[in-house]
Amino acid sequence: MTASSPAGARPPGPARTTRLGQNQYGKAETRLVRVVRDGATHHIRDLNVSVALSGAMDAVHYSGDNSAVLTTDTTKNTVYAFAKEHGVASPEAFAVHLARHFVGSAPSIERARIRMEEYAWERIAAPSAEPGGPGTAPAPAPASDDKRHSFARTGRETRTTEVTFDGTAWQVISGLKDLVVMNTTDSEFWGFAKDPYTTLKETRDRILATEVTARWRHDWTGDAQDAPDWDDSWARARAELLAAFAGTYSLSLQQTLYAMGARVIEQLPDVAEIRLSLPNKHHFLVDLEPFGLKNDNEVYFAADRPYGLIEGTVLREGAEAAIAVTD
Ligand SMILES: O=c1[nH]c(=O)c2[nH]c(=O)[nH]c2[nH]1
Repeated sequence: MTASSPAGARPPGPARTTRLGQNQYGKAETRLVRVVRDGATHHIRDLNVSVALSGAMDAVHYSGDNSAVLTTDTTKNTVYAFAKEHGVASPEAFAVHLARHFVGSAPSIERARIRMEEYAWERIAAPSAEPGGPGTAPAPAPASDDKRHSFARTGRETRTTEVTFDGTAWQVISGLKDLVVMNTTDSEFWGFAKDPYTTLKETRDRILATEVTARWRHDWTGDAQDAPDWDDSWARARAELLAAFAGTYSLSLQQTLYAMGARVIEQLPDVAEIRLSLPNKHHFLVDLEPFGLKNDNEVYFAADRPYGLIEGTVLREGAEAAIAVTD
């Protein structure tokens, strides 16, 4: 993908032993909070934006000629200016806007990849009036319901987005990470392969817990008319992941992974592919016999490591895998 600049960009010298490979650059982790003031009711989007640009960048690497470099500082400034000028309708829509802008913003910029994390906040309920009384400060005026500018950061998962544009093709990947879920039953694990090192006991009833990382790719051409409602689409995908986790009687985490991915593909017509990474957050039964107690699958030790790591991609029939397998 990375184009070459004129051969003159390379320093003169004897036989070369090296050459530049894939490269990209940009400002990582620009923290942006965008407030929309709708009268007294405010709305916020809290984002962590990472821009990665690539193109004709041989000269800067070979000789320090910076003339093709749109600075990382400029990319950060653009994030803030676009947040003001265009707003943040959704992480995906904002990332599409930025990617479209960066490609061709300088002749050297041929590809842009925008990653975002979004942190969830919820409204703090409007406070009721304090009781006043002798010797106390006057009670504040009762807060009206529309005085809504107070938020608490939730302990929920982080929403993620990755948008890549090369001047022609779009790739929009939505996702989430750190979504911790648990089934306290309806999970078994038995019938697995055994060798001389196998000590794991078969179980017909265990806790199944994981911390979901999911990324799903939309089949989208870049036509604004066809763009999904990104927020609605994300909420639906999240709900389907949870429904599949809760609703699958699990014989293995691998089976649960496939059920979760398949359900998203089946329920969201524009999703072509989903990749899941599911650490098996093991819960081991504590041996209570030394205390003369029977453990009827009630008392567990929650281990944090090591953990099984189950990962996989589920594809719509006919779709090609395109989500990068990172690790
Ligand atoms: O659902 C599971 N899948 C495995 O591959 C595995 N391996 C293991 O030790 N426990 C489990 N559980």
